[in-house]
Amino acid sequence: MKRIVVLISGNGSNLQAIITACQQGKTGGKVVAVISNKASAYGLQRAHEAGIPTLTLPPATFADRQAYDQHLMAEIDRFQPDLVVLAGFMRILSDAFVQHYSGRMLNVHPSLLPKYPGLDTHRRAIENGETEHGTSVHFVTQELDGGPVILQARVPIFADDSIEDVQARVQHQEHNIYPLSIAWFCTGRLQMHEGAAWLDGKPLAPQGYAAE
Ligand SMILES: Nc1nc2c(c(=O)[nH]1)N[C@@H](CN(C=O)c1ccc(C(=O)N[C@@H](CCC(=O)O)C(=O)O)cc1)CN2
Ligand SMILES: NCC(=O)N[C@@H]1O[C@H](COP(=O)([O-])[O-])[C@@H](O)[C@H]1O
Repeated sequence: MKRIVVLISGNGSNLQAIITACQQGKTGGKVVAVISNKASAYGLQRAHEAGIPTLTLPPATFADRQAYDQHLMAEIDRFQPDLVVLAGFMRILSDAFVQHYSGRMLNVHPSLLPKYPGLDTHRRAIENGETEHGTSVHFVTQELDGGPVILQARVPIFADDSIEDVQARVQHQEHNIYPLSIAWFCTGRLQMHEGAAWLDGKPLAPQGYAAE
């Protein structure tokens, strides 16, 4: 059973989907700890209800980003993870941190990368008149939201959509593709190799595998 540490900052709906999939035996992994940079994250409650150890590390108590990341690494490594999962973790990670977990750290980003890296993706897509949007699971690299894409799922944007409408449609897809990506990793089917995502011994296309 692979050991998974999940980093969050908020609601934790992706964390919940991952916990549920693991509990149902669908991933080959087990969430062994949940760590948040915000004490207010509802995801901490979700972890507690699932009997999973939690830790809160507020950045304000550290001198700078590097000091924070060094401490975060030490806390994560106490749980001896095979995989680190960013699930709405809203901090840019230092190069040292990313290097330490290279090839075994995933993120879910709310856009069809490489379109709309960064923040506020749903608002930007709506304001740009996009009629298609979506979400991407990728390996985390030093390039923000630039790591090899593993899985993408597409959703429509309708003319009268609010940001909340689009977010809900995107997150419904995230709750499918993130646990699937994690299962591929935990069962040895997915690796990062030579800067690309490989599935079953073959490199995936730059946009990853298109989920149905
Ligand atoms: N080195 C990397 N770090 C992170 C990556 C990555 O690919 N490489 N993915 C992000 C997740 N993310 C989007 O998917 C993201 C998270 C946070 C930010 C950001 O600008 N954060 C600000 C603070 C914003 C806030 O507190 O609301 C910051 O850290 O200064 C951009 C993209 C996770 N990290
Ligand atoms: N740039 C990172 C980013 O915006 N990530 C996004 O935060 C949300 C967290 O929701 P959750 O806390 O309910 O899982 C998710 O939709 C994820 O794609």
